[in-house]
Amino acid sequence: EVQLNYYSKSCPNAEEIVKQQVIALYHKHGNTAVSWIRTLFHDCMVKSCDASILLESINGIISEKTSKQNMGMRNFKYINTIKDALEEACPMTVSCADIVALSARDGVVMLGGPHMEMKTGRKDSKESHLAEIDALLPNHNDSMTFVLSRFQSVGIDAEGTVALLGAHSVGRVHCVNLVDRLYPDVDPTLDPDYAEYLKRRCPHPEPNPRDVEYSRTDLITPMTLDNMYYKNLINNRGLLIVDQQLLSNPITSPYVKKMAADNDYFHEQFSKALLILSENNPINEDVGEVRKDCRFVNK
Ligand code: HEM
Ligand SMILES: [Ca+2]
Ligand SMILES: [Ca+2]
Repeated sequence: EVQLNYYSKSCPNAEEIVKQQVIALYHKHGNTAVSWIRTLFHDCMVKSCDASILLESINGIISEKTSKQNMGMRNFKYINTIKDALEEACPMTVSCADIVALSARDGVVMLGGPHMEMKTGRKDSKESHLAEIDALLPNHNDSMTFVLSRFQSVGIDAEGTVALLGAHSVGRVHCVNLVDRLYPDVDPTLDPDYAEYLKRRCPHPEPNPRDVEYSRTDLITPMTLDNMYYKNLINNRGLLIVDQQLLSNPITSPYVKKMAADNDYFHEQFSKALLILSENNPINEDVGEVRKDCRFVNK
């Protein structure tokens, strides 16, 4: 069962070890902290917080990482760094799914976001859910109706959805996800100066997905998880279509305005929603396991 301090007896230092690793990795590569937050979303939204996203393609498994939806995800190798530290202290005890959850929790703090009390005890899947990703994970150009229904299905309401999208206050977006708003014509809802800037960042209408052309999601505070995201939306400087729709949709726009005005309120709602997401449908030892290597099912 998922509970607070699940490892208090089996591995009392587990949470501290994850935290120290997240801090050390952040000082080495600041964007690791950004990655942990997206990894939690892409793991938990796809069926369960079960570390399914970490599995590599081997022995009949086709990795979720091969999905178009998971394009641009990075720093997976440092999950292994965290896992190695845990295996040294407590072999075969701490699940990869809990590493995904706790690293996101601690990554948020490194980026100036709120601290959360997070439950642990998730188990790791023995399969990839690649085939289900398209139906479960919203796309950059999906309608707000679809986005809200996806979050609703994991127990997150409109207010929580608006808060969680605030994760786009950090990180980057590759040009493939932007060019629809720039070519052949600039999306009229996009601030013209910002559009000019984005066209310089993304000069090719059909970028090769392998190109490293991208733009920061938040030009002003790109490495801080703050409410600048909502201020940008109000200035028509939302990057993705889903981002900008938060302002045009009548259900979500009041929350955008409230979050733009109040960073503490944003942080409060972000914590609440991230915790709900992090507890989506955990699996137990009947179907799951504690992987020894986060990339592979145990033999
Ligand atoms: C409707 C929902 C969402 C959609 C369609 C969406 C889509 C995207 C896309 C297309 C990117 C850019 C990927 C790239 O080009 O490299 C991105 C980046 C990111 N997303 Fe989301 N996202 C959504 C919700 C969320 C949520 C709920 C979180 C976390 C709570 C999140 C966290 C992130 C982070 C941290 C990045 C930056 C990653 C990096 O720089 O490595 N997103 N998202
Ligand atoms: Ca999953
Ligand atoms: Ca920011």
